[in-house]
Amino acid sequence: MSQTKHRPQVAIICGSGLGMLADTLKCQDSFAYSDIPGFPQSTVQGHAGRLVFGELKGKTCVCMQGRFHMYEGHSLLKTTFPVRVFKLLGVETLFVTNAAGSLADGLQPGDIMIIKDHVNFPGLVGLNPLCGPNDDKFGPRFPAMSGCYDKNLRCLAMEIAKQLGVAGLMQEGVYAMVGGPNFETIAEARLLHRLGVDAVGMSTAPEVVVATHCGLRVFGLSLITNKVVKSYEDSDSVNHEGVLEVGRLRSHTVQQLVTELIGRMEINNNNTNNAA
Ligand SMILES: O=P(O)(O)O[C@@H]1C[C@H](O)[C@@H](CO)O1
Ligand SMILES: Nc1nc2[nH]cnc2c(=O)[nH]1
Repeated sequence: MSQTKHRPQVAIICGSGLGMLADTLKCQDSFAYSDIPGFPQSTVQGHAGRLVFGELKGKTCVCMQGRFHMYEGHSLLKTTFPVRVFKLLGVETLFVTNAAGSLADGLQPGDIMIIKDHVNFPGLVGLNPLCGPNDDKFGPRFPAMSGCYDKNLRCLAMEIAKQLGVAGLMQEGVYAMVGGPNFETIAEARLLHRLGVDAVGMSTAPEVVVATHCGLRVFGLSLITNKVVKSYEDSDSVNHEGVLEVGRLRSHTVQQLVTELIGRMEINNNNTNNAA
């Protein structure tokens, strides 16, 4: 921390193809993950591997240009390590973004889903970053996860979307994390759809679990990059290049939304920063 004067209140994790969110920060200090002791390395195309500090609409932010995924071979503890670093830096609110495939018929590629809730499939079978001895300095052994996506921020985001004229692209929904790295089979897609999942991806849930455990307020967005194939008659198939392309196409809208939301949300400034 001796290398930046920024003391962030907000942290942003950029999903696949959404690294440009960091470009909006003013007065940037940027650090390659490879130069930060103990930080994992990004191995996925579209995840640059840089931690960027800066100002956005009067708030101090830190932005992860590139996240860590379980399928890269990182332990869940490593994939979520930055979230605890943010807590220790004094961050109060975490923004998570991701690229996801839609299962809900009303969600089209290019739409933006405000995450209302998640299904953490790896977590349901014990692949949870909170497994192992609990560190009471961060949070309780058995943290509640109901309401982990802040309702006020979700409402404010929708209000902002209306003012920006992009409300037609936006709706709330349930995100499910699967392990990846393969995309879904048709049978898996049908199962997820029946379970009430609106969009599926390969990240986010562990970060949100760790953030909620240590008392961070969370806001999440999924950029819908593709429709998940649910029919044996459908010859479409998804690929990572296509996912990144939709990220590029929608980058401006996502940037506008996040910037306005950060600008208008209230910060309590009562983060006691006493997790450790
Ligand atoms: O980091 P996110 O969740 O945005 O990345 C998604 C899931 C896979 O990593 C990748 C597939 O294209 O995009
Ligand atoms: N699991 C999964 N992750 C994605 N990330 C972007 N699109 C998809 C998808 O269709 N499925």
